[in-house]
Amino acid sequence: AGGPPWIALHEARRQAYDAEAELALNYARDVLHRTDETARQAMEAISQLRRAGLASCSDAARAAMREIDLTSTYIQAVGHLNGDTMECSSQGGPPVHLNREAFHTSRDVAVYDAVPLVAGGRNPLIGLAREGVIVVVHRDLPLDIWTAVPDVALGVLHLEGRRAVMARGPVDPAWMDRVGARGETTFVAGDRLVALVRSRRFVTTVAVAAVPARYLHERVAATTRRLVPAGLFGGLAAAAAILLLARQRMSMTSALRSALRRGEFYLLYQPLIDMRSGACVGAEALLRWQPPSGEDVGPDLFIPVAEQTSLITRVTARVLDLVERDAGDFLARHPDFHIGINLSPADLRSCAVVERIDALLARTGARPTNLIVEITERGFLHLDSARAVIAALRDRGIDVAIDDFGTGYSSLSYLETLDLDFLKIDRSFIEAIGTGAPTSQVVGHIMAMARTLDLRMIAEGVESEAQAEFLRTHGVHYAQGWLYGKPMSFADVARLTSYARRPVRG
Ligand SMILES: Nc1nc2c(ncn2[C@@H]2O[C@H](COP(=O)(O)O[C@H]3[C@@H](O)[C@H](n4cnc5c(=O)[nH]c(N)nc54)O[C@@H]3COP(=O)(O)O)[C@@H](O)[C@H]2O)c(=O)[nH]1
Repeated sequence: AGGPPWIALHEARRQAYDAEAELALNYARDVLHRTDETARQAMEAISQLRRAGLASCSDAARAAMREIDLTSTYIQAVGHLNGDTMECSSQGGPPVHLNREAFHTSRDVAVYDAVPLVAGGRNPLIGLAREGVIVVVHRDLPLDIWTAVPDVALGVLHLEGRRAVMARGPVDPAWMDRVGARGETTFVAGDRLVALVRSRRFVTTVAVAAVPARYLHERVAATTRRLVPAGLFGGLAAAAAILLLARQRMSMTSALRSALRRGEFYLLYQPLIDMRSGACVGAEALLRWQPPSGEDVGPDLFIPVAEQTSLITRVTARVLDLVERDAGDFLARHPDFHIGINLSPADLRSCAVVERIDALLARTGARPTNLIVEITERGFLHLDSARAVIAALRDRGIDVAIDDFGTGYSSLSYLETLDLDFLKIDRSFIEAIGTGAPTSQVVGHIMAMARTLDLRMIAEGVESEAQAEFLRTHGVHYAQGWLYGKPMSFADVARLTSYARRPVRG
């Protein structure tokens, strides 16, 4: 019930963060675009002058510098550099002495701050110098982008210079440590949502946009107001559904208790057919519940509830009583006829079920070979106790089958460690035979696995002659399904049995 509101809150935060981060990333991408273009124009200007091969500060060189200055969009001036002195430039005027270079890049570009082409306090000019040419750019030009809110901090970080080359607003050079190899990243640092975008062309350049985190918080609040009511509604609906289910389960549990008391259960038996002789050599006992109120309740509904409560062992005990009542005499007279009895995982936790089976055999005079105990893969979750029960049953000569094989936790590694007699191939795989469905191949693998483990095979849910033919030709020993008979009374099964049949064992 708490899930949907929690998901709504989480989703509101995620959506708000994504939206705000995308905004910040777009600012950083704009800055990077302008920074890359500035660097490109600067490098191109330097190459152009070097290629021209003009004498430094000659009239022709000054003219070429002026032309570059006037035709480029991001360059403020171009000059000739000798040591730390700009001897001439496209701006004219006397030689100017530069401050010590701020840092040097691995591309052999010297970066100068505050190139003194202007007088006064705040000097916004940066110099990029290589091979005796210096290009002067305005520090704020790449940062001159439109932002929806005024207090977005923008900057350009240089990974080698470990500094902000350009900045508008508070930009922390330490942020560059988080840029990583991916090229773009966002994170919250203090009161800012920071977006970093690394240049592909000038890989040591990182553009940064830092949006005040309060916009993120405002967006989270707005998205939360939008999503949380739906989440709360979902939570209430889930709570109502859970309550309803719990009530149903409680009423199902108490109804099951009284059904056990009042003897409302009965068994139907589905014939088990020998694939070679076609004879009915056994039957699977399938439980039914007929409440006094009317229609039968299927085991699919009440077995799971019985398994989740402590009632399942009592249900299994009732099944054994019903087998004794329906088939006890018949089994005593037909030692090669087999009744399949389903056990639930809880039955395998102790040997109590083995004692009950012993009592059934003793009272009826049936033999252990009359019984096949069917265990689903879920029964092997508590492997040690299941192994002890299986061993006790097999010591007595009772066969053990793994039921619904392939639908649960089948693992060849644990199957190899269990002593079993039969593998029942689940109906879903039989249905797929010859259909071309992806699962149609699985039955072949299951049969190969059964042969590897030396297990006899029973196919479940055989509905067509084509399926039966396929199974027969692939060496499946036994089958059950509507092709041979739906679950029926034991008296009907007894009538079906033919004494020409071959025994199941041997
Ligand atoms: N622990 C216990 N579990 C039991 C017991 N009795 C039944 N069950 C389990 O309930 C599940 C459903 O069983 P049921 O509704 O009886 O269905 C069985 C058959 O009627 C059905 N079936 C058989 N052949 C066909 C077929 O050709 N087509 C088709 N559509 N359905 C068919 O399959 C069910 C038998 O399943 P399985 O046990 O896997 O052989 C079921 O999981 C039972 O195990 C009980 O006493 N104790």
